Amino acid sequence: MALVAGMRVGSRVLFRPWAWLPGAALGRKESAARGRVGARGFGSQRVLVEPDPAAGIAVMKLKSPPVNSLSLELLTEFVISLEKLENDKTFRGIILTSDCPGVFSAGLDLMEMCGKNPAHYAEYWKAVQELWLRLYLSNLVLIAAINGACPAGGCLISLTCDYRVLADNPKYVIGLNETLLGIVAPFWFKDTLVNTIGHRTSERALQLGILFPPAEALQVGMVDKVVPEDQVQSTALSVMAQWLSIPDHARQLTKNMMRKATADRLVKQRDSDIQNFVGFISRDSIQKSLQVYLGKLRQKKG
Ligand SMILES: CCCCCCC/C=C/C(=O)SCCNC(=O)CCNC(=O)[C@H](O)C(C)(C)COP(=O)(O)OP(=O)(O)OC[C@H]1O[C@@H](n2cnc3c(N)ncnc32)[C@H](O)[C@@H]1OP(=O)(O)O
Repeated sequence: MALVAGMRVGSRVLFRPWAWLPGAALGRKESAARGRVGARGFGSQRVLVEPDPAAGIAVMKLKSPPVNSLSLELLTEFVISLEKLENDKTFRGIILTSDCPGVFSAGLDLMEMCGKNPAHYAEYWKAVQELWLRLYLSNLVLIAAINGACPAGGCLISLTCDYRVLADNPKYVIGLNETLLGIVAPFWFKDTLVNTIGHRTSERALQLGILFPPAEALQVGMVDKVVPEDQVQSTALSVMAQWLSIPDHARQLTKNMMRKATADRLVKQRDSDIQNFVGFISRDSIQKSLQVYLGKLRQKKG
């Protein structure tokens, strides 16, 4: 799938993964009107959206079994659903969760980063950047209801949210474990973590690739609340009510003030970040590390 069409938003040029969809040529107003979400659920194969227009919120469930690894398809569908909700004034908040039992998201899809050509790596990385930028700068209140393991790219997604509720299950670890795979989290992954848990804790967590179990995740500030598994959703809803009690314009401007500089660092160097990724991931030594890691994941079963 070619992801090349661009759209300027402020100083950002965003790619439009949906540009190939029917209706993409419509004006923004017309397409927003046609695409109004309403009370019925919508979504795509891999992203379920359960809207509650009366409450002004939607629950977005990642549904890409077995582990919600962030394939190009999942990234694309995620951005499209997000865009749809952002464009519909009915919605002020999203609860982001998983439809895959025991896993929030296994992070970036290793199959997208193994044995492919440089053009594919570039397209993939651009889609990863795009999702991060859209989530990180979203005007909506985003609450992560983390109902499963949350490593690497899965953790990154949760860190873009305004609040994280984690189910209390020792298997539901969370963290940026890239070093364990022999790869390096890029600067904007690192910045997102530093902005959440501080420099020293991030330095240790990133170098050691720590996957924190719930109590420790709470202690270092990686998540904001740990609750019994059957209370994750209800807790996310009550946290959402609190966040929505704040006037949108004041909250949005404050969020932007806190996050814009971090996002701008990537916006200013998107192309070089892509080139850096392509060069790194194409190295034989990195491909070998990823293959070894994939082999271990598969062996774990047998
Ligand atoms: C300059 C730039 C440098 C590059 C920066 C790159 C940044 C990278 C960020 C990332 O996100 S890399 C991905 C890191 N992810 C992980 O380390 C998680 C790996 N997965 C797991 O630990 C476990 O799968 C789980 C999430 C804890 C779930 O465990 P569970 O026992 O429920 O399932 P499994 O049997 O392990 O897995 C089922 C099935 O899924 C495959 N799989 C798992 N994770 C991934 C993945 N990230 N990508 C692709 N495929 C994945 C796993 O191999 C199994 O496959 P089969 O054996 O059934 O074929």
